[in-house]
Amino acid sequence: MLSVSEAEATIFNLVSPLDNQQDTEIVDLLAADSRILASAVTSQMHFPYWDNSAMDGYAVRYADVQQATQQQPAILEIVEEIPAGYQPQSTIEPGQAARIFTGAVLPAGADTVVMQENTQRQENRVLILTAPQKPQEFVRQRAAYYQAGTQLLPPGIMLNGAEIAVLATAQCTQVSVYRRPRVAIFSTGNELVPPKKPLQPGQIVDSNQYALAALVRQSGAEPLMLGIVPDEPPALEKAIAYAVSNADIVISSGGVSVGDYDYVQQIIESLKGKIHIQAVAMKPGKPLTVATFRNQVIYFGLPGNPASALVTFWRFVQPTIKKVSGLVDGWQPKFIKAFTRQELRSDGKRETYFWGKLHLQNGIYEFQLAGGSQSSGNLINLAQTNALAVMSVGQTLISSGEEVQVLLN
Ligand SMILES: Nc1nc2c(c(=O)[nH]1)N[C@H]1C(S)=C(S)[C@@H](COP(=O)(O)OP(=O)(O)OC[C@H]3O[C@@H](n4cnc5c(N)ncnc54)[C@H](O)[C@@H]3O)O[C@H]1N2
Ligand code: MOO
Ligand SMILES: [Mg+2]
Repeated sequence: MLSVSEAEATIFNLVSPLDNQQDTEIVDLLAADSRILASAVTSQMHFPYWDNSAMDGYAVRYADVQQATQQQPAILEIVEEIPAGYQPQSTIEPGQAARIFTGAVLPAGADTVVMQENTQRQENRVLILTAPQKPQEFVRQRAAYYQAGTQLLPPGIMLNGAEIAVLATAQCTQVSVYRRPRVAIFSTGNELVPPKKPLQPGQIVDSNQYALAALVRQSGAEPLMLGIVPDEPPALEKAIAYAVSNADIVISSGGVSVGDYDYVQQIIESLKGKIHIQAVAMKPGKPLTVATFRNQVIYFGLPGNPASALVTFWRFVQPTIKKVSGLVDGWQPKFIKAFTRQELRSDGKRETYFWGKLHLQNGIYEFQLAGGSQSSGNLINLAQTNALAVMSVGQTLISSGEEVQVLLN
């Protein structure tokens, strides 16, 4: 049985990002939100596009105003008014100034802006009452923030509000992003029925497929829901064969333990899949099965118990999807330290994951254990959790108020 860290290393080594040439699509800027940029973006424009004013005030020549004081103001003749969006017509000569507003183009000849609070207007003249601190004050210089032709955005980043603003500024109205990874999902079990169907004795609702589809979508991928597959080898073989030919990642739940109806590993082998992981020393999630097909499609056989399926998804599948999606940084699982509000107990045999809610209390993270049973068969108290506290192998107790590692879901 692998340790969790060995399993993690094995899985993350097996997966590589989608191809940055073939696995891409062009989307409109407004549809690019949360997508992963496939190729670097450069612009032929500087930013700012041209020298412009950072203040409402007067565009001046620094040499004219550097000695100005309240008692001995510099007196300048106003030769032009320059609102934002207007191309200045005149050149500022010694002794002259232009009225200017925030964002307006700096006229030729001027090198400094004096904010209007430091001036006094007298008809066609302006009195500069305070000298600027330095030349160029309140001028946003052309190309100060970005030089045309250099890299504006690197590939492999997620496009959020700020990146979309940058793309808009560079007039990139269409962008090349990675296509969403396709994730096939199916549930195995003769006892399972879809949520709409009335239950016969012994049946249960297939909740895993719904949970996994939502989590897959939240991870930025496209779920391909293949339904419920009975615990029968021919049906399972058909489902797995279809899934591996139609997806980048396959997730099944159930059928990976040692019971007489647990056929998943056997069928993977009969389809020439390579099994890399058969069990992991974690609780819940011990029978997690990981395989690859034709060395590129990765198969996760998640345990059927609802908590086991979700915990193994958060721990291993979610980072895998993000890595496959092309993200260069930030696909890895995120752990933080928190103080547990309740004591946590385990038998110390497997790395144990407790579900609960992370609270930010006066700047300190606190972990609130979900009330009720922390059994892998219980899915009810998984609702409204957002984190998993982790207890290492060999550790049996973390007292309340002590520090614990917490995985963010
Ligand atoms: N003798 C042993 N028995 C079990 C072991 C073991 O080591 N020795 N491991 C236990 C652990 S740990 C887990 S976890 C489960 C994993 O079982 P499977 O992955 O084979 O899953 P199933 O047997 O098919 O189902 C387990 C459980 O989960 C319910 N289930 C299944 N699919 C769904 C679904 N889509 N939605 C909701 N609930 C589902 C199913 O009805 C069972 O109750 O094995 C232990 N046994
Ligand atoms: O590992 Mo199982 O997931 O403990 O119930
Ligand atoms: Mg079983």
